[in-house]
Amino acid sequence: MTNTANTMTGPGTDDTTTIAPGVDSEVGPLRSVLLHRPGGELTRLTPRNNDQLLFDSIPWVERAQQEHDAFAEVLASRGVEVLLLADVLGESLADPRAHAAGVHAAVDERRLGSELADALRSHLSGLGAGALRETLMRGMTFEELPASEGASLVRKMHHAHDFVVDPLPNLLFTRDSSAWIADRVAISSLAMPARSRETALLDLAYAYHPRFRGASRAYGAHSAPVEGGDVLLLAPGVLAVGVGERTTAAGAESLARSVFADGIAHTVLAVPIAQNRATMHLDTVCTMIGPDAVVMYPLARDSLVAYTMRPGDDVAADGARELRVDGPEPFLDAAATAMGIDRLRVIDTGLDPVTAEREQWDDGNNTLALAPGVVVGYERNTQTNARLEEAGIEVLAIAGSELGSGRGGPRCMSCPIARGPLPSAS
Ligand SMILES: NC(=[NH2+])NCCC[C@H](N)C(=O)O
Repeated sequence: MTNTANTMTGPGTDDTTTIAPGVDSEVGPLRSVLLHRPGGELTRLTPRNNDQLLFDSIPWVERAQQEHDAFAEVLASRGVEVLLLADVLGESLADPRAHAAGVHAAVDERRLGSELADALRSHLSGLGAGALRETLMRGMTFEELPASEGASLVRKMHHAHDFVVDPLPNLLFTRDSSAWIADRVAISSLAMPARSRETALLDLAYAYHPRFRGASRAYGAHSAPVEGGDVLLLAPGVLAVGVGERTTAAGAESLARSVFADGIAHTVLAVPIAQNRATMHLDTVCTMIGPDAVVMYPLARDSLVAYTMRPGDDVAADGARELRVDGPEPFLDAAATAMGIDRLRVIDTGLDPVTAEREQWDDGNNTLALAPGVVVGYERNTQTNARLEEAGIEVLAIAGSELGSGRGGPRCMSCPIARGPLPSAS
């Protein structure tokens, strides 16, 4: 197996053939994707901090890396350009403005007090781009921060293994921290404290990496919470946004206002989902496998509803169009209407409730489409995968025993940067 660490694979790595970013569906041929190969940040997980850091167990890091390399290789073997976040971040941090922004984001003065904050700031400012990148991802313990002149009560009262900069093990789930909608990138405002600093890293990567410097933004990183795992691009101009544990109603509403104002969508469906760990994002219960087809957790099929947001006819005092909100109505009906199709097909996994629940937990419904009818899924979800195959879907099965310990599947671990257009309907 080729090790894809610190490399960019697939076509388009050479400047003359750079693939222009832009994504307007879930299933158009995948051309370029941002992944994060898990690294030192996973070695920070312990039984004492894993819940807070949003992992359900302690992954075996080397095996997680092998599984991830195999995932990247499946994508590359299908002609997808794989960009690795560590590379993008490292290259961005070479710009002094990005370096300063990275340092700024890592120093939490409110928690550290001014003395220690100053010491940390000056230490980080002296690091080269590569070392700063590692610290930003892996975090730093009190014992790793070199001693400084001034006395700090905070340092004295903390344990040597406590974090002065928190690690970011959930960088693995690149789906959530940013999302492309048409030719704009939305940097997420992440809801959980364990992930909030990811926003700053993605923000600086997109701002300073030569590949993305000109990219327009959608939404605002500091607006109400919206996470990419909740955002499905049902069809060009049509978004479904899960509202639950992560994305709030305010987040869905302001995302809708922003994509309407930018003219990149005409309908946004807000879909309430149960506020619990098993369904933390909409993509844990439903992902698209074809232009008019989804795989869905059977229990969600008849219970999901949607509120439909569209730009209204009236114009508000600030010149923006008023929002029109309709519903709720059954999700499948609202989606079909918005997509302009007769019906949104659900591939019926026909699973008994216990198997369905087990495979939903293990991200059986969290597939990543490489093209219509071709998806990547975890091999462990044997029953879901078998049903998908019976329905004519090609399932590229990958191992995920370790990767899955953070509760995320192939869709969660990928942020599509470019997809080709959907094949025109026959
Ligand atoms: N798009 C997704 N379903 N992402 C899964 C993210 C899992 C991650 N541990 C979290 O809790 O945030």
